[in-house]
Amino acid sequence: MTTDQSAEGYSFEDIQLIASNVLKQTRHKPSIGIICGSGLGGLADIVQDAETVPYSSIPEFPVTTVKGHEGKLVFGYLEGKPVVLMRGRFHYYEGYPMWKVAMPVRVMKAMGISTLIVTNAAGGLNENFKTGDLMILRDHIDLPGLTGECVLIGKNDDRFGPRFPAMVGTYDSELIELAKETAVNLGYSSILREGTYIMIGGPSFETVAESRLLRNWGADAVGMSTVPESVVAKHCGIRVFGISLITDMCSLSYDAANATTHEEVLAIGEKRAGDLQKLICAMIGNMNLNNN
Ligand SMILES: O=P(O)(O)O[C@@H]1C[C@H](O)[C@@H](CO)O1
Ligand SMILES: Nc1nc2[nH]cnc2c(=O)[nH]1
Repeated sequence: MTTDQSAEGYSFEDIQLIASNVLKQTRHKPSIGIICGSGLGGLADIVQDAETVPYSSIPEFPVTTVKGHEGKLVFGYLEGKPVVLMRGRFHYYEGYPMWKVAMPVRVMKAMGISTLIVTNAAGGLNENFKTGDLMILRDHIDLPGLTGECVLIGKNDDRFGPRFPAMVGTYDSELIELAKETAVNLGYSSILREGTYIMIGGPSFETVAESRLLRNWGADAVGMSTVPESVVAKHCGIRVFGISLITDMCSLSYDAANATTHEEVLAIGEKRAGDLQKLICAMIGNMNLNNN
C-alpha cells in the first residue's frame, strides 16, 4: 500500500489492486452491491450460484468484530442479477477510521457495481413508527460529518470523485419509487415508511434527552452506520438505495424509557428480516440496470 493509511485512506491504485485481488477469487462480476445490516445477513443464504470470499483472505480488508456481522463477501445472483453482498460491515465505534468504514464501497465500485443497496437495523424516533417497520431512506443526517468526521476528509483524488460533492439526491428517487411500488405489490404498505436516518458514532445507545434532540432535528430513525457508505457511494457516482429495519423504538419520555440492547436488535432482525429480504429481491427483479 502506498498511502499513510491512518490519515488518508488507500490510494486509487490501492483500491484497484484490492478489487482485482478479490475478483481473482470469484467467477462473478457484480453489478449490484448490498451491505447487510446487523442481523440482516440472511439474504446471502438465498444467493444463487454463490461464491464466498472471506474478508480474512483479502489483503488490507478490515475484520468484523460485531455479533450479527459475519466477515465475508458473497457473490452470485439474486433474481438473475449479478450481486455482491457484504455479509458484515464495519462501524466507526469498532475503532476504525471513518475512511476505512466505507472503503469497501470503493472496492465494490472498482469491481464494477453501479447500484448499492444499504441496509441497517435502526431505532425508531418517529412516534408513528413501530418495531418491525421498514423505513426507506429519503435522506440522512451525517452527525459525525457535521461535527468534523466526514468520511471524505483528507486529500481528494478526483478519480474517486469531486472535492465538493453534492449530497442532495444521495438516495436515488427512481429506486425509492420502485421500492414503494414493490412493497404495495407484496402487501407491505402497512409496514413501509419513508424518512430520514441519522448516524451517531455509537456504540452507546441514546439517552432520552438525546433521542428527543435527534427527533427535533428531523430524524425518523437512528443508527450507527450507513451514512459513510452512502456518502462514499454518492461521491463516486453509484446510485444508492437505503433501507432500515426498525428493531426498537427509542424512548422519548422517561415514563416509557426502556433500554435497547444489541440482543433485542438481533432478535427483531431474525424475526423480521424475511420481509426485508423479500422486498429487496423483488426490487432487484424489477430493477433496470441500464438506467444509470
Ligand atoms: O450495522 P447496523 O447499522 O445494522 O447495526 C446497528 C447499529 C449498531 O451496530 C447495532 C446496535 O445494535 O445495530
Ligand atoms: N443508535 C441506535 N442504533 C440502533 N441500531 C438498532 N437500534 C438502534 C438504536 O436504537 N439506536
